[in-house]
Amino acid sequence: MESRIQRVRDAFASGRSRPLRFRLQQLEALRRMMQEREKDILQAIGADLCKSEFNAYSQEVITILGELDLVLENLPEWVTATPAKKNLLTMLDEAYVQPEPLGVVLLIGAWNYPFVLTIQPLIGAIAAGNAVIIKPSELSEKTAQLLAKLLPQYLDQDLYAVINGGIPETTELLKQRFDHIFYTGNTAVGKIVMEAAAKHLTPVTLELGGKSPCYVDTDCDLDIACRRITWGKYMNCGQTCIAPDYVLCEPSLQHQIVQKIKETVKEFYGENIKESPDYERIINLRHFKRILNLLEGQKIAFGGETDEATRYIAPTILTDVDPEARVMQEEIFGPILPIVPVKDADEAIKFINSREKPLAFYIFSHNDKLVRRMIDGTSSGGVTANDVIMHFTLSSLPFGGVGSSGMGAYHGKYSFDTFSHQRPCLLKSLKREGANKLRYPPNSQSKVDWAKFFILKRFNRGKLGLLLLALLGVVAAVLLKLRLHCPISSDGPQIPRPSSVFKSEAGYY
Ligand SMILES: NC(=O)C1=CN([C@@H]2O[C@H](COP(=O)(O)OP(=O)(O)OC[C@H]3O[C@@H](n4cnc5c(N)ncnc54)[C@H](O)[C@@H]3O)[C@@H](O)[C@H]2O)C=CC1
Ligand SMILES: CCCCCCCCCCCC(=O)O
Repeated sequence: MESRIQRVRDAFASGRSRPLRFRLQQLEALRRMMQEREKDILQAIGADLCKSEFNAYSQEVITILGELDLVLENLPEWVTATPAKKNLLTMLDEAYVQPEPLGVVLLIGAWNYPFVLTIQPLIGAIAAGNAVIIKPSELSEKTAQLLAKLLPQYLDQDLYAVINGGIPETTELLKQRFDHIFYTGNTAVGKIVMEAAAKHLTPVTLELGGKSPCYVDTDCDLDIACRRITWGKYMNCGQTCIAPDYVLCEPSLQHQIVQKIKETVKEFYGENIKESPDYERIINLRHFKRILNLLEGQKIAFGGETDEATRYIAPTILTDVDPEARVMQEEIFGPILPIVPVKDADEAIKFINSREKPLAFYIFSHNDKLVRRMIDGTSSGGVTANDVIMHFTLSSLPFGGVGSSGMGAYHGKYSFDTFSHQRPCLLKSLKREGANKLRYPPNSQSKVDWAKFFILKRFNRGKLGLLLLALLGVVAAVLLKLRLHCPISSDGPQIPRPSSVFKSEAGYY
């Protein structure tokens, strides 16, 4: 493993991953892989999660194609240095922010959307000019194997390496030194990753989970709200990190919500859900048993059927759920929807704020003021109002958690920024030393006043103002230069203060 990582490190050190043209070529190659190997990709995802090709395409492939289009179109602009504002002291110099690659990035993927959650961050890391070690989740075995086979066929084999394996391999990987670690998975392992990263002071992006609440207001189109909740909750058999984990609503809505979700489940998956090509299965027996345990002692208002042999758990709704129940303590990550009755929106806000910050928050209401009040009164990784999941699909929005649901964000330009260092560059000349003398010892009140003038002076009055400011800067510099060359008295250099040179009603300028 170490020699493989060293090979990636050496390839990065060669500088090959940096030129814009190279990055675009690699991203084009990824796009070609998506087109040429689409069938293999859909089959691998399908085998891991018992997912139809249509679902695999719309949930994973579309996102990657959209991300590639966006990055290929905008990368030339993103890699360009951004000029920075200057002060009087640096007026004639060059100041800019240049994004630079971080180095060798470790990407640790999760199994629930095994393709998109690995390839989407990879796109950002390549776009930013990094070398990458990719560690797909061992639980989505078929996709992991396919990634190890396909990526070297399309990408530079030295710069980008797939390392497969389970916890021992990930543990070993985490002992190595990286320039950034991007981890998607559960919060407990997130802490292990962060601890390992701390040993090398490696920055991390942690895309974690949590219990994403969904508040349903009485002033709401319940048919539509329940259809959207049903889609987001039972998609991928509930194994979506931003699935609505539980519903908060006034007691009077509970029964109606159960009825409407029940009708929608029939509309989506038919009479025999087990036979629906649109309904997935739980990833493995461990997770199957974990989810079943969450049902113990709960009032099942709908669903509840299970089949261990095929790891099937029916879309299920629990009502009158006690906030202290186990199902309300940990992320469900399965097709179980608890409903917790609350008195009103204020109680819902208190409820949410009394718990760890979730990855997503959903509000269904016609009342825009209430929607905004609930957004302002809570904190979460992201928010969608009157729908679920959909903020994930907008590359113009940063995707990530806050508090225990994670740190850092990605998607689109945010991925590029996550995998870049924003390097501040100031290019000065060795000339114009006059004005610089004010910062050299011995210091004096007069020098401090001049330093304040040169550094703090703001002039936001368009081009004319800037010109005037530049002129003043030159005059001041000349004055300073002259004075600093004068013989020094016993009190130090006799430099005029800016107050005696430039004064306006608003102060110095
Ligand atoms: N914020 C986000 O974008 C997403 C978050 N998630 C969260 O991920 C969780 C589900 O995924 P998991 O079951 O955690 O995926 P997982 O079991 O596949 O673990 C993810 C990665 O962590 C590694 N890993 C597991 N245990 C480890 C250990 N003890 N030491 C070192 N490495 C270890 C695995 O090798 C794997 O590559 C949920 O909590 C979900 O909310 C899932 C998808 C997206
Ligand atoms: C056409 C609809 C597209 C829906 C895309 C849903 C993708 C969800 C991926 C979420 C990853 C996660 O949160 O675990």
